[in-house]
Amino acid sequence: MVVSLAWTLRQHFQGFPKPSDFQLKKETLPEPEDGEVLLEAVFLSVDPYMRPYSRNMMKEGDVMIGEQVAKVIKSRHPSFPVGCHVTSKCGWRSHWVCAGAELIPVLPDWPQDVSLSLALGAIGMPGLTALYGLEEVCGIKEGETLLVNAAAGAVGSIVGQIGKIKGCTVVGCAGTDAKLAYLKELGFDRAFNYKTVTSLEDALKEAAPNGYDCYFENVGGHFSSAVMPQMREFGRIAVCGSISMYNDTTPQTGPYVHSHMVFKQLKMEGFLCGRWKHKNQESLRRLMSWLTEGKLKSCEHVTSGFDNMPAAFIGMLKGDNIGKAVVKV
Ligand SMILES: NC(=O)C1=CN([C@@H]2O[C@H](COP(=O)(O)OP(=O)(O)OC[C@H]3O[C@@H](n4cnc5c(N)ncnc54)[C@H](OP(=O)(O)O)[C@@H]3O)[C@@H](O)[C@H]2O)C=CC1
Ligand SMILES: CCCCCCCCC/C=C/C=O
Repeated sequence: MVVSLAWTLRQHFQGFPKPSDFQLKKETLPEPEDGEVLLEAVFLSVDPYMRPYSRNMMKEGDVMIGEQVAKVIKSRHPSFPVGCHVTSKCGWRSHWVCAGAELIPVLPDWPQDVSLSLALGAIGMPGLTALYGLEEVCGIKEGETLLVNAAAGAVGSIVGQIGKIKGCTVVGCAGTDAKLAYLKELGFDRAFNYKTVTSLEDALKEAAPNGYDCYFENVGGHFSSAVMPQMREFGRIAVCGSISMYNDTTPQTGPYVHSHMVFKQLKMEGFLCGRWKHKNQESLRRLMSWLTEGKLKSCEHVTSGFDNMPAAFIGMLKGDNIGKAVVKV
């Protein structure tokens, strides 16, 4: 029998999450039955969606939701032998017993020199989100000008690089000068620190005087309001997230976007990456090819120790991470 550690939501977040909102518990797991495996977490993901989803999907006392890369350490499933690696949505747990049907194997032929943690980042959900937002929602085309915010993060850093692969001019915004230096390394054409510019409107204008064809929206709120007047006619906006609003206790209000939407004939569409899951295998292979060809770079902010899951999550929401925030057990 294995005793698993699990981080639970002690109480629903009020405003910005704090360490006392979480509680570490022990669970005794049963032996795997036919068709089941015992998993041991290797890398766990901390993501912004956990903040809004905790309110809708969880009740107090539940184990925190989330995805991990895990190693099979006992198996009664022929497709998942001991030693293989899988991704599992079993939450913030050190171990778990589950049916093989609930697991996704990591891509076959995963290169030895590529960390398996990327299955939670560039070659996982955030990479797919970037790809689908640009291809399926924006319908991005060569020569266009693309804007992305939270640009040095897990999704944004891949968005900008795919924009460059597709022959676009890419503008990124981020919240520290170290992040701006990273965006330059990745090949972004222009980048600015939205926290230190004197006027967001002027900074957006200076970065792309002729405006933006595509806007990959990760932040929402005031930032979004400032971008709308600077969209070009027939511009497309992929609404991926709105992290600046996730911790609000009082809802933010306008300015409202309608006149820009009408007179510039804009298309604005929210999306969840799971909509195109039928394309995931082909898309993950494409992302992996770009990575191994050196066209796509990945950076991770790795926190060590399962004990530090809450700190890693809070740090990611604060903006401590460059690239994908993960925890290594
Ligand atoms: N629709 C979908 O299917 C998916 C949506 N998402 C969304 O994509 C977005 C990015 O996620 P992800 O790449 O994983 O996260 P990141 O790795 O980008 O981490 C979050 C970043 O958000 C920025 N941030 C935090 N608070 C604010 C704020 N108040 N204003 C502006 N920026 C802020 C910080 O960067 P900085 O220093 O630049 O402020 C921080 O580093 C999120 O909105 C998320 O919810 C993610 C995955 C799937
Ligand atoms: C328990 C793991 C659930 C994984 C869900 C991933 C959903 C990503 C959609 C994100 C939306 C906003 O951030």
